[in-house]
Amino acid sequence: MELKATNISFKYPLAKEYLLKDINIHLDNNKIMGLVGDSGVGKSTLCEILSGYYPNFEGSVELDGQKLPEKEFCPVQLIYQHPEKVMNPKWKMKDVLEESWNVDDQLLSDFGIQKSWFTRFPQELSGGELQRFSVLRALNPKTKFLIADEMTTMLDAITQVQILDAVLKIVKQRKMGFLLVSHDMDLVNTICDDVIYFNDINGI
Ligand SMILES: Nc1ncnc2c1ncn2[C@@H]1O[C@H](COP(=O)(O)OP(=O)(O)OP(=O)(O)O)[C@@H](O)[C@H]1O
Repeated sequence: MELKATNISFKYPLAKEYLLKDINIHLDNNKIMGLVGDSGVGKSTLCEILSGYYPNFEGSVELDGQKLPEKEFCPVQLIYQHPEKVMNPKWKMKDVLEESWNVDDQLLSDFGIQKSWFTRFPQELSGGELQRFSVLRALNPKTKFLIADEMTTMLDAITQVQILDAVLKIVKQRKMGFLLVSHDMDLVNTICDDVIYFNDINGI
């Protein structure tokens, strides 16, 4: 499983300057990679590009030599830092989750999700409870590469470990690629085999 970004450059439509310039990264599923960098440098934007969220960027993103599909399910899934931004507030949590896939009871338990939450709307859950749904949504069986953008910031220390362990177990079982974006260097050093420093790859 190879996720390859070549000469990525990107500017937000109303911005005067490029945020990302000539970024090249090559990730595979042999190593768990970390991405670190100061706040606001463009890590989340790069993650969104790598997971097919923005079609309008310069350069290319390929998974195993194939461009990411624009209309079908994207095999590179992003766990967002702010899950509430990407959940329809009018959908109950059962529908939010099942729009992606049907999860069995064991996985719900591994991720600490209570079935009683299924009938609630996103705004009726805490940030940490919501994040568990967002993580499980991204773990659709068709996902080949997972990017976690500050996914544990809404969780307390014990829940962080529980959720990350559950994610890493699945990543290893399914031989998925995994990129962890975090400001927490202890976490990155514990989990990742190698670290990419954002300033080293951005040609700005
Ligand atoms: N939709 C948008 N339109 C315009 N500018 C944006 C948009 N989203 C983000 N930005 C700007 O792009 C820059 C990079 O944001 P981004 O969220 O990618 O950084 P980041 O490195 O992930 O930051 P953090 O570590 O704080 O999450 C910031 O200056 C931000 O204000």
